[in-house]
Amino acid sequence: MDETHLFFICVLSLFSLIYLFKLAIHHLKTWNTKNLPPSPPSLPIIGHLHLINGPIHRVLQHLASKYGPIMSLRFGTRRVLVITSPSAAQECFTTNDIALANIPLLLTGKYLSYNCTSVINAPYGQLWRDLRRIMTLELFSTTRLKHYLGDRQDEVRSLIKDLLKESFKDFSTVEMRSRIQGMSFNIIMNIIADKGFYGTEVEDVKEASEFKEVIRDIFEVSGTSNPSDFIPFLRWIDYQGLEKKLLKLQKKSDRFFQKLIEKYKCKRSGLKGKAMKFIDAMLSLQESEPGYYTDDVIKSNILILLLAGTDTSSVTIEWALSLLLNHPNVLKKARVQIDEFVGNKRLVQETDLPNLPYIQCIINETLRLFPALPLLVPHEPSEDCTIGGFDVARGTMVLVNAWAIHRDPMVWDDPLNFKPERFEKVINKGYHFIPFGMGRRQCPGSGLANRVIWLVLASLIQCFEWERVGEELVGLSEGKGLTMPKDEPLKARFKVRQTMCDVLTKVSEFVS
Ligand code: HEM
Repeated sequence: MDETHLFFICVLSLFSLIYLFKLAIHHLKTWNTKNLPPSPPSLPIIGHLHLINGPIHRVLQHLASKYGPIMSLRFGTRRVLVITSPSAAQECFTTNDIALANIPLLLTGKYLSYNCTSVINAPYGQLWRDLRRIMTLELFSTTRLKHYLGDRQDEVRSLIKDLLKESFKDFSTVEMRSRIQGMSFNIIMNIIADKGFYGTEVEDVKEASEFKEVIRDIFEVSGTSNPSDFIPFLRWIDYQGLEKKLLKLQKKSDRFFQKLIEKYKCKRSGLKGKAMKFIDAMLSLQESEPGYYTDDVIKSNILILLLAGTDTSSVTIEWALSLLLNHPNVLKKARVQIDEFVGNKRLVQETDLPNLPYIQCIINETLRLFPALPLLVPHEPSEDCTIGGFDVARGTMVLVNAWAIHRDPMVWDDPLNFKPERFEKVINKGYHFIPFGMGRRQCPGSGLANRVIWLVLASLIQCFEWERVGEELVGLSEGKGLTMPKDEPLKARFKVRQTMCDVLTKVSEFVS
């Protein structure tokens, strides 16, 4: 590089710095005259990051009790707005729904969602609308949910059959987490690509173990917080080597899902007229618009369905079972309802759902106390807006603490206790109960999730007797992860109910 070049670059950098500095001063001046939400004292550079020294939903609840239900924080260079009241949540998802329909760009999104081309992190615009419409039509509409009913039922029966293999005359102990997770993955992979990678009936063992490895790594990386999302300087030096790790993982996962697509493309020609899976729908669209529905967009959305649709349901099932073990009266009441309506001559099935409302109350109460995504998904205003009379700048990260709203004594009677009966009264819970979010980005998979969780719980309650491993209650502390899991995998004691022996003998013959 010659001297003139160097001089030119120095002058340009100086002017850029002066411009950025002026812009920052102007911004500060403008925003100092605004009505900003209360905020705790902060530290230079890191802002309030040092305060996050435990499960984030708990820390934010504690801070909100001091600074109010609309509170402003700073995580490094990023402004954060924390919402902890139903009325402010309502304002976010009604008056400000369009302004807040964007999702902040985070490093994991960039690498694992092929530059934010998945429905969960695509910017609010045409691609997001198209993906959301395709998913609603192909996965979540009442017709499609009915279409996939057999797949769900088969997976739940496999779970029952698996448990039968380990049940003897007396109680035996079983670890439930891995079984429930495997079943959830199979259900989602079945509707995506007609594949199941867990259990004893896997077709291609090598492919299954590759899948499990990729998924384990992705969940691990997605579940860890990444300081360089908030302090850009750390990104330049690749603090903790996360970016390198993400790049490696992206390549590994890309290889796996590209192979899956290629295999499906070959298989597809022989499937004409047969049951359509999600991947079929995407590949059909690709035929007419190859530049828009690229392989990357397809892979990105397969991955996001696996991330959004598996652990969320399986952690909820695990929490629900744990709560039932701690509340045998609730378990008994649910069983009485099943026995009265379904009896013991057949297995409970999804079509019984409207006649067994108490199990839905158990699910709602579980989601109230242990929402799988306690802070929903972060939103980001695309323009300046106001919430609860406070000014909120464009680009702020908005976190809605659903976990804290669900436990607010001003909103819920006896909020810390597990009482499914509270959902028996048909009252509009509105923005008091938001485990699936609200507004245009609310969870499109809630219908599917409710059906799966319902069928699993109903089947486990109908077929087996359940009790705790010891005298003490099952621990209900939350652990770390992308969703909010129990810290310890659930272990329980179970045995086949005498009255169900005949039906279960047929099930085990049928499924094997
Ligand atoms: C208990 C189970 C589940 C819970 C608690 C849950 C919760 C949520 C929440 C809180 C959001 C964010 C809403 C917002 O931005 O305000 C979300 C988004 C989403 N969920 Fe779920 N979810 C569950 C199951 C599922 C399932 C089974 C699927 C699909 C198979 C799914 C697919 C999605 C997708 C694609 C989005 C992104 C929607 C968008 O940005 O337009 N979820 N979910």
